[in-house]
Amino acid sequence: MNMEIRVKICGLRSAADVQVAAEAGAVYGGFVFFPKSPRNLTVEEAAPLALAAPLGLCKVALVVDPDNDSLDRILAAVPIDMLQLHGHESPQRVAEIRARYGLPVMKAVGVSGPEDLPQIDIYSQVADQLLIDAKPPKDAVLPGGNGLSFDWQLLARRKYWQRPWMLAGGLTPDNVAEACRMTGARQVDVSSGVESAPGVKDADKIRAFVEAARGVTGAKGAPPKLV
Ligand SMILES: O=C(O)c1ccccc1N[C@@H]1O[C@H](COP(=O)(O)O)[C@@H](O)[C@H]1O
Repeated sequence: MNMEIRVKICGLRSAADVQVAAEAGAVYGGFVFFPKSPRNLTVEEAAPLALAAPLGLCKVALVVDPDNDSLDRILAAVPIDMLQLHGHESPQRVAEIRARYGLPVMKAVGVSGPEDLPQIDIYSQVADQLLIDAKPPKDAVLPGGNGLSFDWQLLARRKYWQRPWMLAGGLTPDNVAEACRMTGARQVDVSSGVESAPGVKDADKIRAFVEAARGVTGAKGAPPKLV
């Protein structure tokens, strides 16, 4: 039996990217608001893309340790459905952002070894969803979007968390099915694995990724409820 795997394509930078992701069957589309990223968008660039996005695509704003002013600016102009916090936001800050903006919040947790797993439980108390990503190298410019994966066996023993979660980090059309089988992930997020160069999405890779995720077989039951 095929599993329903929900896909998020992150780092959409053009109307064509948004269209291709939605038509391929992605459920989430991510817009990056982080100037150091090759996928960064200004508020002015993101607004028309989000406004033109097909109904049904959950529009996610990826932010890194944002202050309220920057969130105010993004959310005043861009119709966003979910916030992805990808920095060092504390559990208290996650709860504060969630309460202040009334939007579902997905908190990224970086994993490189078993010592990182308790963070997932901690953030489960305050976030609507978790994004389990590879921990970036110490000298990395980006806290994510580096195309690096982590040892999926770390999740193989513990496939269930209190909140819906997405697997991220170094996923590609070639490895996404194996990653889902090994970890039990029902949602996946990809950025560099569907690009031809940093920040340049590749339509064929997007389609191949969604197709590969669709081919995952094995698990029973419905995927997590959309928040
Ligand atoms: O994509 C970015 O540029 C980015 C910048 C800052 C924080 C996170 C970022 N991307 C997220 O990182 C993971 C993994 O990406 P990849 O597939 O390994 O390239 C994913 O969740 C992106 O949303």
